Amino acid sequence: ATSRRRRHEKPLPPGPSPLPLIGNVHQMDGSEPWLTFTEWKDGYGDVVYCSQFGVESVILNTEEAARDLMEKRSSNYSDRVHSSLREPYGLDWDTVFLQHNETWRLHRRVAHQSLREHHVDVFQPTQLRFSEALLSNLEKHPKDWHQHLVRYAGSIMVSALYDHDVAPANDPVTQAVTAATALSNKLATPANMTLITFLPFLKYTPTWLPGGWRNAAEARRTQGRKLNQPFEYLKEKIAAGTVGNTIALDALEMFKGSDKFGDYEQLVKNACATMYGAGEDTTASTLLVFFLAMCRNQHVQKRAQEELDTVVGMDRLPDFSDRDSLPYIEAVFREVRRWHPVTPLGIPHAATNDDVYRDWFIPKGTTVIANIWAMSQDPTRYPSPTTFDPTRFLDPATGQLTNDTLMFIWGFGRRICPGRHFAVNSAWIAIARLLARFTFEFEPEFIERGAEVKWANATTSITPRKPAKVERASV
Ligand code: HEM
Repeated sequence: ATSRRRRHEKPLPPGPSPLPLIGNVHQMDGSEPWLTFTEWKDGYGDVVYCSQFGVESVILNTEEAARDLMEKRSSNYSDRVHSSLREPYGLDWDTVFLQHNETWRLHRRVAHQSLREHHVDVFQPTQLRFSEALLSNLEKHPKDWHQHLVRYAGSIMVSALYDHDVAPANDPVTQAVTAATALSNKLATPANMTLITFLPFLKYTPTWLPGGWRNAAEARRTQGRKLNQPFEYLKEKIAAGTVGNTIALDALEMFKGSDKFGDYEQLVKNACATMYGAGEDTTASTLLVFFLAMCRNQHVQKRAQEELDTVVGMDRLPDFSDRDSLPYIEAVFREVRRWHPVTPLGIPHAATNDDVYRDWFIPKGTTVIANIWAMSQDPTRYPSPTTFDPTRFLDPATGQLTNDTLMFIWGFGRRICPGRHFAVNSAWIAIARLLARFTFEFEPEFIERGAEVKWANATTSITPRKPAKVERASV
C-alpha cells in the first residue's frame, strides 16, 4: 500500500491499518465479511480501502458510490479479478469470472437474447408447472422443504436452458452439475487458493491420496461433464425435432451460419452452464429467506394471505396475471430481498486502469466490491433495518407500491445480473402460491429450545393451510 501511495499524489481511500503480509484479514469476520465492511462504513465512510494477503480492495458502501464507479465509469470498472488458478482447474469458462473482453460480450449476448425484460415471459409456463410441483412435493414431504426449494430452482433452470426435465432421482445432469459445483466451492476457498498459489505442485496430487480433490486434470474432467452432459440431452431432442423453447437453442440459432464466432457451441455451453449455476442457488436462497421471514413474522403472513383471499379467492392459485393486483405480496417479496440479500457483496469487479475518485487514488487492478448488504441495511433509507416490514415499500397515504424496486441487489453497470427478470418471475410465483397454499411456522421444539435462527436446515416446518381448500385449489 505504501508503494502505491508513493506512486500517486492522491491518497488511497481511508481504511483500517493493515498488518504486514496478511493486511486486514485479522479484523474481518471470516464467514460474513459484509458485516465488518458495514461496520467500517461508520468509522471510515462509504468508500473504504483494505487488503487481504496482498489483494487490495475498495469497498463501496453506498449505492451512490457504486453507481459513480461501476455505472458512470463502467469502462474502467467492469473487469473481474484475475486468478491464475482458473485455467488449470477448468474454471475459465464461467461468464461470472470472464475479463471484460469480447468473449464476455458474446456470453452477455446469449443471456440477454433470452432473459431480457418481457421476453422472459415465454418461460412462465415452465415456472407455473414447477411451482405446482413444488406445492405438491411440500404437501407430500414437508420435512424435506429445503430440498424441494433447491429442486424447484434447479428444475426451472434446466428446463429453460436445455428443455430437460430433471428425473426424480439420480438425474445425470443434476449429478454432473452438483459434483462440479461442490468441487469448485471446495477449491475456491481463500485458504485453498493461497495454498495452491504457494505450493503449485499440489495441482498434481494423485486423486487417490488425501487432498486428491486438488488434482487439476480430474477437476477439468469434472467441469467438462457439467458443461457437456445437458447438451447431450439437448442434441438428442434437436435431432428428434422435439425441442421446446430453450435458451441454449436460441443461442445456437443466433450464432449459426456465421464463422466469425469460432467454436460457438462451446461458448453456448459455457454461458448456459453459468446461468444454471448463477440461477439455482440464488433463487432457492431467496425462497429460504422468505420461509424464515414468514416463520418469524406471522402478522405479515396473515396479511399477505388475506390479500390473496380477497383478490384471488380460494378457488384457484394465483397466476402471473394477478401480480399487479397484489401490492402487499409484492411488498413482501421486496422486503425478502432487502432484509437478507442473498448476494451480500455481489461479485467483485476490478479496476482496469488507475483512477481518481473524489480525492482518492484507486490503483489499476484493485478489487472493487459493492457492499449490497450495507445498502440494504442503511438506516437512513430503511429505518430499523433489521425489522422485517413490507410496509416500507407501500405509500402510507395511497397504499400503492413505492418506486423503490431495490435495483442494487442485482449488482451494477455492465455486469448487472442478466437473469434478474427471470429470477423475479421464478421467485414471485413461488411466493404467491406458497402463501396461498401453506402457513409457515417454526417447529414447537425449536421455539422451546429458545434457539437462535441459524442459516441452516431444519429450523422451520410448514403446515398445510386450510386443507379443505387445498384440493379445490389443486390444478
Ligand atoms: C434472486 C436471484 C439472483 C440474484 C440475487 C442475483 C444477483 C446477481 C449479482 C449481484 C450479480 C453480480 C453483478 C455484478 O457483478 O455487479 C449477478 C451476476 C450474474 N447473474 Fe445473477 N442473480 C440472481 C439470479 C440469476 C439467474 C436466474 C440467472 C440466469 C438465468 C443469473 C445469471 C447471472 C449471470 C450470468 C451473472 C454474471 C454477469 C457478468 O459477470 O457479466 N442470475 N447476479
